[in-house]
Order: sequence, then C-alpha cells, then structure tokens
Amino acid sequence: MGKKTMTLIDNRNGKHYEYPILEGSRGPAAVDMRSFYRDSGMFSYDPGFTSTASCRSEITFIDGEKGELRYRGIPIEELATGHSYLEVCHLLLEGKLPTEEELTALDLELRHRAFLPESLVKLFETMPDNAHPMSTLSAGATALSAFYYEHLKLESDEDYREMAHRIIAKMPTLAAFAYRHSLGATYIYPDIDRSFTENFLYMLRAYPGGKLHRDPSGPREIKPIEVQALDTIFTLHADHEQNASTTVVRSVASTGAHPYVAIASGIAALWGRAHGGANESVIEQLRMIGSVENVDKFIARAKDPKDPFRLMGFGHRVYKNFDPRARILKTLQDQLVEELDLDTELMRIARRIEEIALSDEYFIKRKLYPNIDFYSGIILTALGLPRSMFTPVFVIGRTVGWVAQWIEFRKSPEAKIARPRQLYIGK
Ligand SMILES: CC(=O)SCCNC(=O)CCNC(=O)[C@H](O)C(C)(C)COP(=O)(O)OP(=O)(O)OC[C@H]1O[C@@H](n2cnc3c(N)ncnc32)[C@H](O)[C@@H]1OP(=O)(O)O
Ligand SMILES: O=C([O-])CC(=O)C(=O)O
Repeated sequence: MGKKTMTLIDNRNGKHYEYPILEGSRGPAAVDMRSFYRDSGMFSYDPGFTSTASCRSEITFIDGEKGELRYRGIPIEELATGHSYLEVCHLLLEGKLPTEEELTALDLELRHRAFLPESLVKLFETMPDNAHPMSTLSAGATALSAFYYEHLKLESDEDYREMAHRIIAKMPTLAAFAYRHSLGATYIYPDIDRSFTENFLYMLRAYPGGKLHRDPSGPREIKPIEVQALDTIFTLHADHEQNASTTVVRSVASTGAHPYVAIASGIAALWGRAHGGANESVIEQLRMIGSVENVDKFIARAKDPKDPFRLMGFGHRVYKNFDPRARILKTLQDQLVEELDLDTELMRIARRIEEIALSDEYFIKRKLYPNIDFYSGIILTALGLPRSMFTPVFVIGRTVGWVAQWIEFRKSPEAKIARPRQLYIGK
C-alpha cells in the first residue's frame, strides 16, 4: 500500500500541493507544514507564537487543559514528593532516574564543581553597590563562557556532561555571590561537605569563617526541612518546555554560540515580570494589597481594561487550569506554616485572591488560574530569602532545563537557525 498523502491548497492562487502524512499524526498538523510554506512561499503570522511549535522535544510534557506536567514522562507530583532535585537533574539530562551509584557520582561531581574561578570573583566588584542579583548573575554566567571556552566545541557525551554539570554546579555560587555583593557582604565559598541545596542556603547565610548560629536576628542554622522545601522548589522550576526563556536559549543555541552565553540570555529573559520575575512582583503586590479587606478593590482593578494593573502570579499561556506546580506549593505552604513561621497574613490575602478570582466571571472566561509564581514567594520569604533573590532561585532550578533543552537542540538533526519572518507594514 502506498504512503497516505494530504493535499494542501494555496487559496491565493488555488495551487495544490501534496505531502506525505506524518506517521502517527492526526488532525491538521498531519503533514510537515514547513514543506508547504517553503514550496508555496506562504508563512503564518503568529505574534507571541501562540500556536507555533518550534521544535520536537522528548523532555517535558504539558497538558494545559488538564493542568498536567511531566518530566520525561513522570508526573511532577511524583517527582516533587518522591525524588530529590539532583535525581530530577539526572532525569532531565540523561532521560532516566539515576541508580544509587549514579546519584552519588552526580552529587560528588556537583560539590566539586561548585567553586568559581578566582578571577571571576573580581567581576562582582565591578558591579555597582546594590546591583540587582539578576544583573550580576546574568553577567556571571556570560563570564563563565570565557573561562570555559572549550565548551564551544562539544564532541563526546562526556563533553556535553561536563559542560552541563559545570554550569548547574556553579549557578548557586554565582547567585549567592551576586546577593552578597548587593549587600556589600563578604563572599562565602561553597562547603564541600554540604549538599547542592544546603550549600546554597549556607552561602547566603553564613558569616565569614563559615559560622552559622541560632540568633534570630542574624544568620541562622539550616534546618533539614528548609533544605527539603527549597529542593522541592528547585524541582518544580526545573523545566517547562518552550517557555520564553527556554525559547531564547534555543534561539541563541541555533546560531552556534557558546552554551553558557545561551543560558545567560535565558537568565535575562526570565527576569521580566511576565515570566520568572513575577515571583518577586507577587510578594510586592500582596504587601501592597495589605489586608484581606482590600482584595476586592484590587480584583476590580485587574478586571478593568483601562487599568494596566494585572494580578501577578495569575494566568498562563499554556495552562487553562490550575498550574500543577502552584497546587504543590500551596500544599507545601500548609505543611510548613508552623515549622517555618510563614507569613499567615500574606497567605490569607493570597487565598482570598484565589477564592474570588476562581469564582469570578472575568477570570473564569479567560481561564486565569494561579501559576507557579503565585505561591513560591511566601515560602522563600520564610526561608529567609529577600525578594530580589526569588528570581535567582528560579534560575538555579531552571538551569538544568535550559541545559537539557540546549543539548537536545544541538543534537537534533532538525536544528536550524531561529529566524522567523515578518509582515512588513512600512513604506
Ligand atoms: C513562570 C512563568 O512565567 S508563569 C507566568 C508568570 N507571569 C505572571 O504571573 C504575570 C501575570 N500574567 C500575565 O501577564 C499573563 O497571564 C501571561 C504573560 C502569563 C500570559 O499571557 P498571554 O497568554 O499572552 O495572555 P494575555 O496577556 O493575552 O491574556 C489573555 C486575557 O487575560 C487577561 N489577563 C491575563 N493575565 C491576567 C492577569 N494576571 N490579571 C488580569 N488579567 C489577566 C488579559 O488582560 C487578556 O484579557 P482580554 O482577552 O480581555 O484582553
Ligand atoms: O511555560 C511558561 O510559559 C512559563 C512557565 O510557567 C515556566 O517557564 O515555568
């Protein structure tokens, strides 16, 4: 039996084009549309890429209507409750969860690679006092490309692994140094005896000499429950298919640039309020709302088309249902409320917003639900992180996703330079 084909018609001139139906496909995407666009000279106009797939990927699956998320086929709920962030890193990079030996090897490798080249540390000194940690972090990631220029040419799987592990391991150190620089505080170097996640809290909290103490007004002991909560937060942020920052990472990859520069570009893209920067804005907004009694007033503002005010942490391009990560964070908040002394007033405001929004015609019609950024800030605050470090935490968690997507792109036989067309409307 011959291959099945589909006929597409260019309705500008009635010309017919015939293409083989892709194996296993159903519906309108059954043929490779690129052939049609190429042969007919047509292209689609899709600002914001609302319905354009830029790649095929095996890494992350989202069903936005149902509110489902899976990394390499495993539901996020299972990963967040039953596996560590390092296991998730292995899963994303290698396509499977690690054995015990593989996990130990990855853990040791990341501990050893957490240190920054000493002269890179001087870069932080060139930044203005009070620089936002996201500026410094993005500059630091770019600078790494100069120190590890050899990663421009990757040949073996081992080369790819080394490149990936190096940047994943160094990102918490870059973020912690960026933060300490913004305070004018002495840098605390990674402690090889501490795990990936604990080390980050340690580098943020310790005094020079590495001491931690129980003084509630100063750096405090790191509780295992804090490490576990932050580890879960890293897992929830680890990947999210072709979001804006990952799209930037893949676009930069498509020109053949250094992987660490692509990741620095991802950091820049993540910073904006419409994307990862929303986690910082949510807390600002909850504080601005101030009390449960004021919630209605701000909901009314969010609905007013003439008012630019938007509810931060609400809405998502793909989820037309509750973001499953927000659900997990909400449960985590309930579990931590006593032990971590969460800000219950902010929690009450957040829950009231959610309650009103989910029963309001405006939000229902537009399918606007809380996203991951809505609930993360309250937990991060209880962990002692200032607002300016919320998006850097997102960066630390997401670095593995960016790297995995970069590698998938570079190894794909379909990889092409990212180069959309435009509709010219000028003279
Ligand atoms: C990790 C992440 O990146 S998750 C996203 C984090 N960002 C935020 O939380 C910021 C607030 N949310 C938003 O700005 C948007 O919902 C985005 C950027 C996340 C998604 O944007 P898009 O998919 O392009 O949706 P778009 O902006 O077209 O919104 C669709 C409609 O919902 C409304 N809407 C979307 N989000 C909100 C919101 N947070 N508050 C009030 N109204 C909203 C829009 O005004 C628009 O209404 P209209 O149809 O009457 O014009
Ligand atoms: O997928 C998106 O558009 C944004 C998002 O939730 C993420 O990057 O985690």
